[in-house]
Amino acid sequence: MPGTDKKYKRILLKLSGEALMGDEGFGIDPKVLDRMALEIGQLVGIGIQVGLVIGGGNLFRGASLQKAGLDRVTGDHMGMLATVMNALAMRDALERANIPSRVMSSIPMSGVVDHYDRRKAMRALERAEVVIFSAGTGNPFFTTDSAACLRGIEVEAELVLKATKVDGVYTADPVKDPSATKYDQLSYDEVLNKQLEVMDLTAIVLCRDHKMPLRIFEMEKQGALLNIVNGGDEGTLVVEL
Ligand SMILES: Nc1ncnc2c1ncn2[C@@H]1O[C@H](COP(=O)(O)OP(=O)(O)O)[C@@H](O)[C@H]1O
Ligand SMILES: O=c1ccn([C@@H]2O[C@H](COP(=O)(O)OP(=O)(O)O)[C@@H](O)[C@H]2O)c(=O)[nH]1
Repeated sequence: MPGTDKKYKRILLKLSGEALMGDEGFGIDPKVLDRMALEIGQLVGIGIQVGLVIGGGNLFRGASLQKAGLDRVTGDHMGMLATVMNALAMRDALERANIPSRVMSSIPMSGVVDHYDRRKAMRALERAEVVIFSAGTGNPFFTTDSAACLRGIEVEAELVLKATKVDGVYTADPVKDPSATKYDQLSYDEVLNKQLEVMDLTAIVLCRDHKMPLRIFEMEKQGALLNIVNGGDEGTLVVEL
């Protein structure tokens, strides 16, 4: 039976906010949410515990708001609140697909979502609930990539997965440089030394210091997630070499 030889028990999946907007220029495309819910449901169905971190780039980014004249910290607060909205939309899609889930926020938001609590999160994961960690790290000047690595390490996930628009880590940004070539595997230090900007450096350093394997893969590719948890070679693996 496909999926029975799964390699991981608990993973942390990071979805970029931009990916949620699908073909729209802003906001959330419910079709994308439904497809992601289905793919996440397949993992839950074969007994894999799934933590989720969702970005906010489809709504607000602190750095962009700063360029438009806002105070950076205010902009980062807006960005973190945007991730809570995305998390609520994802929970809604998971619920519609009958997949048990809960949202936790690094910023207390009583009456809307639970405040992040590591022990509660781990217990929920053990009960096969998808736990969506929202509001990033709760601090300005960080990104949701760092939040994903941080929460992944905290809840003892075995792998952090970054689902993004490109199908792995390249020698240069493949969107800007069509001659860039893809790595199948590379070390944390290679990503740092070569300044490969697929993920922010804080996130890479966190993973390196805690030996957390990281896989970057294409969100649009159907079945990629299931293939990865079954030990398949999608995208690029960043590990200690
Ligand atoms: N060396 C690289 N390999 C792969 N992607 C890269 C690289 N450098 C920059 N990128 C860019 O990083 C993006 C992935 O980051 P992501 O966080 O999903 O996007 P964003 O920062 O726009 O939300 C890709 O869309 C790609 O264009
Ligand atoms: O710990 C965090 C995580 C996120 N953000 C803010 O939230 C925005 C949205 O997150 P991100 O850019 O990581 O989203 P993604 O690119 O994944 O959609 C960021 O630009 C920051 O302004 C923050 O201040 N602290």
